[in-house]
Amino acid sequence: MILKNLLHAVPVKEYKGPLDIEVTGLCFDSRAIVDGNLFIAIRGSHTDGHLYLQKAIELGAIALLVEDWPENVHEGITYILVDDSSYALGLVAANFYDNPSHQLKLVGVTGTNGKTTVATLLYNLFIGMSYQVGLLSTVENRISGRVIPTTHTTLDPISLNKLLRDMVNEGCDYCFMEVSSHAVVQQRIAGLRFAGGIFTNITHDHLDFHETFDNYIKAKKKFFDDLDRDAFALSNADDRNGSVMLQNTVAYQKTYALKGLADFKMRIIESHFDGMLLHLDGQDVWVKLVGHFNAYNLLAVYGAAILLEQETMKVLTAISNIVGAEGRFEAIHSPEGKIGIVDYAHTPDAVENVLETVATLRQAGQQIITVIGCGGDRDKTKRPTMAKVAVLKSDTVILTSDNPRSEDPLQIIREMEVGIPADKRKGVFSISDRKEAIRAACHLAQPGDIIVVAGKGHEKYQDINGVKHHFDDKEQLANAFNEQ
Ligand SMILES: CC(=O)N[C@H]1[C@@H](OP(=O)(O)OP(=O)(O)OC[C@H]2O[C@@H](n3ccc(=O)[nH]c3=O)[C@H](O)[C@@H]2O)O[C@H](CO)[C@@H](O)[C@@H]1O[C@H](C)C(=O)N[C@@H](C)C(=O)N[C@H](CCC(=O)O)C(=O)O
Ligand SMILES: Nc1ncnc2c1ncn2[C@@H]1O[C@H](COP(=O)(O)OP(=O)(O)OP(=O)(O)O)[C@@H](O)[C@H]1O
Ligand SMILES: N[C@H](CCC[C@H](N)C(=O)O)C(=O)O
Ligand SMILES: [Mg+2]
Repeated sequence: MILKNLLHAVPVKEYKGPLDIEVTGLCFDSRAIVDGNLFIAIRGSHTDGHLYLQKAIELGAIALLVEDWPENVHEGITYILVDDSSYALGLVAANFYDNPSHQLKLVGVTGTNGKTTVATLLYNLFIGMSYQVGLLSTVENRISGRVIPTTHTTLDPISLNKLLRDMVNEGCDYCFMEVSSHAVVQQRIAGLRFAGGIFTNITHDHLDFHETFDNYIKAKKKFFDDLDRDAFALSNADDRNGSVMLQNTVAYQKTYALKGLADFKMRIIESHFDGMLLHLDGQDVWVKLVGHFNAYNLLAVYGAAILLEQETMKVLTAISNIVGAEGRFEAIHSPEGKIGIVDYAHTPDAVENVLETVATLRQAGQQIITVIGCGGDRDKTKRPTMAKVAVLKSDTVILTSDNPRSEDPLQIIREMEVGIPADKRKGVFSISDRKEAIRAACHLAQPGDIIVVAGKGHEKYQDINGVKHHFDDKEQLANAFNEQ
């Protein structure tokens, strides 16, 4: 594509060199440059792309997008100066792929918990209503059934726009995507046009990155602030920050709630281990999901489908058949009747919701045994709280390792232990080997007892010092059950 066309709508401050040159591709990592590329220099959390301009030129970059003029300006190279290269990257990526987000209906889901669940439910719902659909999620990306592995909850702008282009080319009418707060702050979604935005909830997470809860709220809110006038902004009115999300948006505002007043309302009539009976828009609907938090997720899905102008009866019928995302409240039964539940709860709120759900569904005498760890190189302040919630809502807790990444697993467990109330220490064990922790829980359990394995859900690896070792909670539970 011609460089000048790539810069459409980019606030360029100054430039040097020709703009009518053909660019072969975009790249923000000097190590991956190929001949004829435009290199975009990004200031990251570890290093600064501006340090690699020379390297990019050596590998064949013909144009550089920068926030500062370099000391040495090379003849024959075009330099483009902008205030914010991350923002510019979003726009050039969208231009390079011919703005695919304008050619389908893109709906973004943000919030601390429930993004993958809501995006996946919407994907499954619209597939169930016979549309061609795309999905961009933590678990995987999908183009009408075809699975494409992923690395992030929200990918970088080049990967995002490339996937959206593939979706458009393959005839997708809709795409449902997760919008992480990291992605908003790092401008990964700049240049995308959204048909709608959904807010699930906001509770404690990622304070390592955002530093304060207020900044974290602002990051989520910015997604709604940036929506277009003809997009919808659908917010959870029962969340204490649900109205904050809508404060400055020009999009048309809609709300959903189980408790308060809202445009979309729902009531839970019955709850069981295999599903719920819901009262929604005057109809009783049986769904296959469990837990009041999933009633919120389903209500957001229903509201979005109606705002996307789908017929009520068609939506209600399809909703009763849909299933959620992998590793979210997935049950495995042992031959003797022990129940294992694998869930991706990795925030205090999620742990509380899942254990609360299990507590309301269990029969007298059934014990709850929770196996839980916290990720390394992530928000440390949630560690004691997650442990405390687990201990208060379980009969027995085994503290273990999640993805330690570069940290010492034993140190993470020690930081979790700080949150355990003194009178609750009995019944709490620490076994850092996650496989052994799951085996111990299965061994301790009596028939009928419920083992909740929290934190890793769909993940198929354990990240130890940057090496991803195969690890699958469901597989470990099944193996442990079979050993008995
Ligand atoms: C903290 C964070 O979000 N980091 C992301 C960020 O990396 P970074 O800021 O560390 O980048 P950096 O290493 O400092 O490098 C700066 C720039 O120099 C470039 N560079 C670097 C070295 C070199 O030799 N040459 C070169 O050009 C890099 O390509 C980059 O453009 O930009 C990278 C490229 O897009 C991301 O892969 C990386 O995600 C890391 C792996 C990550 O773990 N991110 C997590 C925290 C994340 O984003 N999570 C959210 C979900 C959270 C949730 O809601 O649960 C997500 O959306 O996935
Ligand atoms: N609406 C909700 N409210 C509170 N907790 C929820 C909700 N939906 C799901 N959860 C809990 O949070 C966990 C993660 O759910 P999900 O993967 O949908 O969230 P996410 O927002 O995509 O997370 P991530 O930030 O890792 O992408 C679930 O396994 C469940 O325990
Ligand atoms: N998207 C989340 C996933 C957390 C999952 C948990 N297993 C962990 O490793 O902490 C994050 O990057 O914080
Ligand atoms: Mg997710």
